[in-house]
Amino acid sequence: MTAQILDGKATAAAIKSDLTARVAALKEKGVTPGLGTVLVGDDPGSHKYVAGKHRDCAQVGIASLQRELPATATQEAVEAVVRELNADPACTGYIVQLPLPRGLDENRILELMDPAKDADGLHPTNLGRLVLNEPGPLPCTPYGIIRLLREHGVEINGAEVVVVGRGVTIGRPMPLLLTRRSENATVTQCHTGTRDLAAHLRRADIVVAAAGVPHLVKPEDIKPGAAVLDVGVSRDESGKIVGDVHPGVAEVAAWLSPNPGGVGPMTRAQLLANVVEAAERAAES
Ligand SMILES: Nc1nc(=O)c2c([nH]1)NC[C@@H]1CN(c3ccc(C(=O)N[C@@H](CCC(=O)O)C(=O)O)cc3)C=[N+]21
Repeated sequence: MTAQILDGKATAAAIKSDLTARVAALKEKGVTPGLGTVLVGDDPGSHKYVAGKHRDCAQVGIASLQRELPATATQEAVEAVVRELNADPACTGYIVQLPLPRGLDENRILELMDPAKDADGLHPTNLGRLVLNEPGPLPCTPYGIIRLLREHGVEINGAEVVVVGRGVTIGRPMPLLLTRRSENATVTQCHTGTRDLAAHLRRADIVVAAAGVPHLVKPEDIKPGAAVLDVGVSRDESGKIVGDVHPGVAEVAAWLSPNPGGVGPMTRAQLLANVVEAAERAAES
């Protein structure tokens, strides 16, 4: 058996085409959505991701505001850029690319953002809204994963889901989304403190592998017919992406997200969706 592909590239393209029409409608009303990015330091991976986000913006008609600071930037300098974007009406949503260089207080910077402009859905107010079941921007990767599963008809309702990882961008918010009444999954969260990861994985209908450990999830741990999402973006010596899922999983799973071409493009599409939705909310009020 070979798993069917959870095609993030194609699904993201469909989402972007819907967003293109909505951006055009906003522009008719005199509103142009604008995505800001704050990039600190010179990590080549981060530069590549941010460039991809601005390419996506150009495709759907969203304006781009790029802010770059050197790795030596002070806390005050980064905070000044955040205040500037909060005040700029041309910026309807923005992200601070994570992780920030050592020595910068990431949480303080996130808290300083205007929650109404939080395109990542990672501001404490918006994470709180998610816990309280109130509307707001949703974390891009977790919600992108849900849309990818829905698009391919993978049943989430009643599914046993194992999330591997407890990072702020994916591992922590993912179970919050999966256990909403609209998704209705049962979730087990595993992490480096889990005693027997394989025992949990073997029971899962859906596995979200977001630990950042190359090939952590092995074929012998997967229940035949499961859906597996590979979120890891480690890199080998040549700079090639190595996921959290061993390639042999394709022989056991019914569904597998390729990496690249799976969760990454969905993350970017969902970022654009958050920017458009924030601009739509602002245009209504
Ligand atoms: N505030 C913040 N928000 C983020 O959303 C955020 C972040 N910080 N820091 C870094 C991670 C990483 N991330 C990716 C997004 C898209 C791809 C992506 O589209 N990848 C392509 C391939 C790209 C390649 O080949 O290098 C793919 O999967 O097909 C990957 C990784 C967003 N992140």
